[in-house]
Amino acid sequence: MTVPPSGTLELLPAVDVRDGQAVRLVHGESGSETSYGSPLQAALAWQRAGAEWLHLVDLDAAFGTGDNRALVREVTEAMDIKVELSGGIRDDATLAAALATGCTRVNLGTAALETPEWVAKVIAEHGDKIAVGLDVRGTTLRGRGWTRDGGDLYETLARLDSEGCARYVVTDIAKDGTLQGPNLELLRNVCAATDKPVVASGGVSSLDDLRALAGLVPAGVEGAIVGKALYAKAFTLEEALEAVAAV
Ligand SMILES: O=C(O)c1ccccc1NCC(=O)[C@H](O)[C@H](O)COP(=O)(O)O
Repeated sequence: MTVPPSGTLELLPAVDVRDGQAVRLVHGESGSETSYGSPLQAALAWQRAGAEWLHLVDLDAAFGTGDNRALVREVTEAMDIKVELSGGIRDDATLAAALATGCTRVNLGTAALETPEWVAKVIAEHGDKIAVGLDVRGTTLRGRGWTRDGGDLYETLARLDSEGCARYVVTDIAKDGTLQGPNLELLRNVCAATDKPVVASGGVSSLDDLRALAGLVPAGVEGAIVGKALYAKAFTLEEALEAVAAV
């Protein structure tokens, strides 16, 4: 049974890794990187600032341009907080390597679109250690580092729900890395279509955006991933944690 949503919006500061560096992309497009230095230093900074979660993405693994597996492992092992790992987890070997880092959960994207039987199997085996990333343009899902269409959002959501998927990470690619605010309508619609918790990702630009997302906790939004806004110093993580605690 799904526990009814309550309490404070969880914040997951993001560390997206490309070629060994913490970066942010615009619309998730390869080549649009702004670099922010050491992923480990960024992760440690969010932890010191009071984060309870880290959202850690291996962009090279997502794009198929290599991987940052050793670095991702080093960062995860250095954390005392919970870690959500994303990027290129598509088969038994990559899932085993991800879980072996000691992360709290993994986020599957492409696999949910291309190898649904495998995803159903690992959901059954690993329960809430598996989240599925629903990365959309409009209502069309995108896989392979968000470069290829992968089916309808709501059909896929219904299938994953029926397989017992524990949680969804929902990204509007049009908003991601743009500081244009999250797509609240999309999040409301997804929450209305599932009783599983939703983690919102992409576009957060201000404390007001976070307050708006906190207002969706009763609808089913459990957490929010925050990337660009923190790196661009739109607000500090301490301010963000304070803002959502007050809603
Ligand atoms: O998560 C992935 O697998 C991924 C694949 C390809 C491109 C981007 C990917 N993730 C990006 C993120 O998870 C961002 O960190 C997150 O959406 C934060 O966005 P923002 O706050 O707009 O910087």
